[in-house]
Amino acid sequence: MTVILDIDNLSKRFGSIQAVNNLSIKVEQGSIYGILGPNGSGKTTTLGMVLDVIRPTSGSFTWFGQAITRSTKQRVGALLETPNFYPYLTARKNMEIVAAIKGVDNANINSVLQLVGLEEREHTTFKGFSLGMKQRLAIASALLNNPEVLVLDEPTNGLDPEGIAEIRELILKIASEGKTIILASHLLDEVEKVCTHVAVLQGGVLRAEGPVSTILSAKDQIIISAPDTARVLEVLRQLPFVEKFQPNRELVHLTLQDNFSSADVNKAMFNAGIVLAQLTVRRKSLEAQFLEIIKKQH
Ligand SMILES: Nc1ncnc2c1ncn2[C@@H]1O[C@H](COP(=O)(O)OP(=O)(O)OP(=O)(O)O)[C@@H](O)[C@H]1O
Repeated sequence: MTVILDIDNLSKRFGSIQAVNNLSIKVEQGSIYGILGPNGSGKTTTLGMVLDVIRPTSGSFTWFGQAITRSTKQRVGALLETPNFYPYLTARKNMEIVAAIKGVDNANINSVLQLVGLEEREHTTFKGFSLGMKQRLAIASALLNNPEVLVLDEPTNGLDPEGIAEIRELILKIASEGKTIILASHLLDEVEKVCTHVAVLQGGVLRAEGPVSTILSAKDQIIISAPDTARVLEVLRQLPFVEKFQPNRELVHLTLQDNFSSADVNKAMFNAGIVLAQLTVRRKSLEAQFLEIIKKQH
């Protein structure tokens, strides 16, 4: 796999605040890479550094295997905050201004407006747009010079549920056209729905990183009980596929290794002469998993 962005031990300190602390991540081509973390965890600072608007205190990064230059910058489209479009000019006129600044042909305007679903509204003035439309126009402007990578900071902030759904669909559509997307978000749900990979940041420190399916995958929690809890615990200790177990009053909570299910627990207990009084499977919420990742490292 080709690495598009390679961040190596990047740190940023603002006075006494360590905003980003020795961050190392690799973003592969074609991925939708989420940087997930609560407010103040260093997401925007990280994006600012790799976009060359914040100077790192230490560490380094490369885009496409090279140090950042004018030409590598042209291959990256970014939206750190909603750009200042002219409120009384139409969407098309605003795009023409961006095209002139970026030195790209006006011919690209049609295709980006179509991509973000605003081709029918090209003659509407910017001030007449909903927040969601404004955000889509901003994404269109970041795509005008056909960059290979799109960087977005909190792309659905402030939008209503419909606007959020539209932006999420748009991100998936842009990715399906072969672009790599890097997005910062404090919303676990957003990262889980949209991203292929995730880095979890807390206090500027990387807490977890990898494919969304492994980092945020919800592991089933199995809850069992039987009249003789001590005997249940004894059997659980012998079972190689039990990952963890924790007695909680008359109940025992356990998680299993991959590819094993509650049926295997039931069978093993039965074979040991134990008839379970209760066996329930509780899917752990992603929210709980996220909080656990953050808590684990304290
Ligand atoms: N220019 C600055 N001067 C001083 N401190 C800063 C500056 N920019 C960011 N910080 C601090 O660095 C830390 C990380 O901030 P950052 O904006 O990167 O976090 P974030 O994860 O993007 O959060 P948010 O979602 O709230 O923007 C915070 O404690 C913030 O107050």
